[in-house]
Amino acid sequence: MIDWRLYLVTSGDGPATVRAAAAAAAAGAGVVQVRAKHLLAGDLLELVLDVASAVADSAPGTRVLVNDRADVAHAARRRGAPVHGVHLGQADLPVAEARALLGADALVGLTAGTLEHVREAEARTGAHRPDYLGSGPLRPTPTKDVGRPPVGLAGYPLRVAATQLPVIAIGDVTLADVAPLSRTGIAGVAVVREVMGAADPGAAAAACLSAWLR
Ligand SMILES: Cc1ncc(COP(=O)(O)OP(=O)(O)O)c(N)n1
Ligand SMILES: Cc1nc(C(=O)O)sc1CCOP(=O)(O)O
Ligand SMILES: [Mg+2]
Repeated sequence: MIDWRLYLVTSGDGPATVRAAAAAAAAGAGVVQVRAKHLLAGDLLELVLDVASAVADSAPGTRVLVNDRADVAHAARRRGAPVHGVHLGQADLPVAEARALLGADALVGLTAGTLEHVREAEARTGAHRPDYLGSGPLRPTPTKDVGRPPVGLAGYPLRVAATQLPVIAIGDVTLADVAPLSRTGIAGVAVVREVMGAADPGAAAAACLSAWLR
């Protein structure tokens, strides 16, 4: 059973990133996605290996995913690292191809920012069907130029109603947003800055989890 309520998406690389991911996992983040768009595959693999090892040491139940790169997730798994899958964007490798590479036990997420994306994902079956949807942005975020209109708080109940899949809200999610978002039916919130930008990432993660209302 995956605890989706707090889903950390990392930023940066190096020891501070690894420590922040481990601290958030120890505080209860159920998923950690390693996102490092600035790294080429070899360096990304090293980061994924370091994060997966540190997260497994501090919170063995936390799932570790790789952003975009099913090939890197596969390489990490081949080395025996506790890496559980990949988060794919709409233009990344298809979900079924990622499953073919990673195996039937892999966790595969898909970005579904619009209601149309959510409906299209919900219609999928078998290996084409993702395990969860990342849907955003809640608001425009300085972390990334998403290029889609904001979902807004009012947009999440519509997305939740359109799918049986767990919906994860992302994009400028702050501690103050967690309580209202938790009432929309979403399964979890994904954050970068709220945890990675905090002086104490473990405390920031714990605060996000405490703010959940159900
Ligand atoms: C949980 C979650 N949801 C959405 C995204 C965005 O993924 P994508 O559209 O592929 O954009 P990049 O993160 O690759 O810039 C995500 N990473 N995680
Ligand atoms: C990686 C990413 N994807 C988004 C989307 O809406 O698809 S928003 C986002 C960045 C989220 O960072 P922060 O928590 O710092 O706002
Ligand atoms: Mg992507």
